[in-house]
Amino acid sequence: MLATWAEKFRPHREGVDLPPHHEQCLGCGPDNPHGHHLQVRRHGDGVVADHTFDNRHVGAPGIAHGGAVATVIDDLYGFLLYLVGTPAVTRQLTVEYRTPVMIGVPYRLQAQVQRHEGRKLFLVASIAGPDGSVVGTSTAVFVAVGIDHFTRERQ
Ligand SMILES: CCCCCCCCCCCCCCCC(=O)SCCNC(=O)CCNC(=O)[C@H](O)C(C)(C)COP(=O)(O)OP(=O)(O)OC[C@H]1O[C@@H](n2cnc3c(N)ncnc32)[C@H](O)[C@@H]1OP(=O)(O)O
Repeated sequence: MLATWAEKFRPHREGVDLPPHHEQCLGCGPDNPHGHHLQVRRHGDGVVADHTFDNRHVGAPGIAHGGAVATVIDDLYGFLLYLVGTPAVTRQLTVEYRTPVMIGVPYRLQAQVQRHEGRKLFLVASIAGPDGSVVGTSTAVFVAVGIDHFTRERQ
């Protein structure tokens, strides 16, 4: 997995689907039956995804669970790392839910790097409905880590 992860940090062409983080990733892994199967492409300096929440991710009837929305946004940020060129992990994630995200409605999610500060990456994202109206926004702080972050033994 280490080798295939390293291969993801290369130039990616505009508009082409980016590779999933790994096959079982909750956000984008194609082999995770509970996952969101997010498909993300590079868009300029940022990333974009068209995504429809389904009944596996329902909260209140007809409305996507807020945690599911946060999961997808967090995972979307993970694709910016391919462009930045370093592994990093979420230290802080905020989501502002302006209006409900509905099940079965196609949304467009966009994310980009606002600024770098040492190991810190300040990220922003938005989610918009079919008419272009923004239903949610997000900010995140990711901290760059070495690959040992993922291999180190922890209790
Ligand atoms: C075999 C496997 C292969 C690899 C396979 C990889 C698979 C990869 C899948 C990826 C998928 C992606 C999907 C989504 C991304 C997740 O889901 S990541 C998972 C969730 N996140 C985590 O588990 C992270 C848990 N937290 C940590 O491990 C540690 O806190 C961190 C993030 C590594 C940082 O710890 P640290 O290195 O001790 O850093 P620390 O000194 O505490 O803070 C670093 C800096 O950030 C600043 N900071 C901290 N908090 C804040 C804040 N809220 N605001 C501003 N600044 C802050 C500090 O002040 C400090 O600043 P400087 O002093 O450096 O200027």
